[in-house]
Amino acid sequence: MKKMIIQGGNRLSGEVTIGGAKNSTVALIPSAILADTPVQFDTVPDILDVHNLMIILESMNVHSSFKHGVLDIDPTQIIEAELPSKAIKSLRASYYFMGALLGRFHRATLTFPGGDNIGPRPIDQHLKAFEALGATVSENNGTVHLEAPNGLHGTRIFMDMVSVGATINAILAAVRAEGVTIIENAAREPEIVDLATFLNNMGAQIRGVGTDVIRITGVNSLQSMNTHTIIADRIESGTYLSLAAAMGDGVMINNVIPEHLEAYTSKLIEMGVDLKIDSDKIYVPKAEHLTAVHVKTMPYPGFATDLQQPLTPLMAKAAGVSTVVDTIYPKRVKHIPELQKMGMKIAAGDGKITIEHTDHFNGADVEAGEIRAGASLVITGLMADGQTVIHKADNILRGYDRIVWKLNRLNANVRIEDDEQD
Ligand SMILES: CC(=O)N[C@H]1[C@@H](OP(=O)(O)OP(=O)(O)OC[C@H]2O[C@@H](n3ccc(=O)[nH]c3=O)[C@H](O)[C@@H]2O)O[C@H](CO)[C@@H](O)[C@@H]1O
Ligand SMILES: C=C(OP(=O)(O)O)C(=O)O
Repeated sequence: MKKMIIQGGNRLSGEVTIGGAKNSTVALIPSAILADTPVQFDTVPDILDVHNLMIILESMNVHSSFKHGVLDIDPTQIIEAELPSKAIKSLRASYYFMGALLGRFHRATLTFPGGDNIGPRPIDQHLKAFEALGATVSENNGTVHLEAPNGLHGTRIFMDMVSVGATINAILAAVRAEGVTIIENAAREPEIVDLATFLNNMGAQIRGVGTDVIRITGVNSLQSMNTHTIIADRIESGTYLSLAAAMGDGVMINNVIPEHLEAYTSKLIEMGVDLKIDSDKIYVPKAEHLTAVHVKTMPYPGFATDLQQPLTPLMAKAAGVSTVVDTIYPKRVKHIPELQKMGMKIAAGDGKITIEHTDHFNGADVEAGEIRAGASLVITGLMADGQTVIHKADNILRGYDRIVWKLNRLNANVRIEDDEQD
């Protein structure tokens, strides 16, 4: 494991460019095995999840290479093989190989995925979708075995709750199935639209993505003709917006899709941050006299659960008491004891998190229990006096593209080292 060391107190300024969306990328890479040709992705974030997905691809004889943000994947020599459980467990999105392998081979065997430890994360809706499409599902000792000896057949799938992962897995399994699949109560996240754009450009027939009813007509073959450029990461964008408002003297954030961030930017504006929103960039001036806000996380287009923790340090700067209710992951509270060590007046109770105005933060030895808890520690570490050491920093590197380089270019003082503590 790595640790991140931050010398706090530096004011930030300059420009930062947002990378491709983690949650698109981690679906696009498994989806590549559905293609009958090599595929290429551009603006791929340099994050641990990508490197672990490449290890999983390699185990199936799918060669990939990643250089300067361009990822080439050649699935034409794919073989069925046992997948490396360490890599599978290193991230959440490895479960997309369930849908993709089922689509490609009509069978798949995988251990349960890992990913952020943010409370219970069942996959019953994924399995329900696979069964509806004609697969049998068996579980044994943490391994899931899926098999559709008679192929997959289009059907109507009603999701009991809005799930990004289950919607994507149903698309992956249905895209080469026979006939028409209709997914109702589908998730509407932009990353799902991005995946469907990639698949449709290869000949898939997916309609209605971005609404809660998706209609997929199965096709026999998917062939890539061009490079797919991944959409900007709205969660990375929101993280830099928060840290720029917290510690910036004027920061330009480039490669942003403002429409994907409206629930978030409207909260920043409500707090008193005078954002200058352009078509693909947002300027954050020095922010003063912030007021408290109340946030409730919701599926897209609501306020993203992945942005509640990155907003927390800014809430602590505001006058009054801010609150967060996370309706998606009510147990997403790993940041709280760590932020308390840094002096933040933050507490959880009665199903909500309260954040009181805090004048002063002190550097401390803390632990990134998950990626966005880690983001809140990074921002608070930048605001704090003295040195902050964030252990388990791999959880941050899972999903933040070249974060040390990006922060230091903004005049932060951050480095990564191996952690002897592990
Ligand atoms: C790789 C990726 O894209 N990760 C994102 C994805 O995770 P992920 O796809 O795992 O999250 P879901 O949208 O599936 O989860 C939403 C809610 O549904 C529940 N649920 C989900 C599936 C299921 O079969 N049964 C069930 O009960 C979950 O416990 C959760 O309470 O969406 C989350 C919610 O926006 C984000 O925090 C993650 O960053
Ligand atoms: C929860 C997250 O990721 P994952 O689903 O990949 O664990 C996240 O990105 O905040």
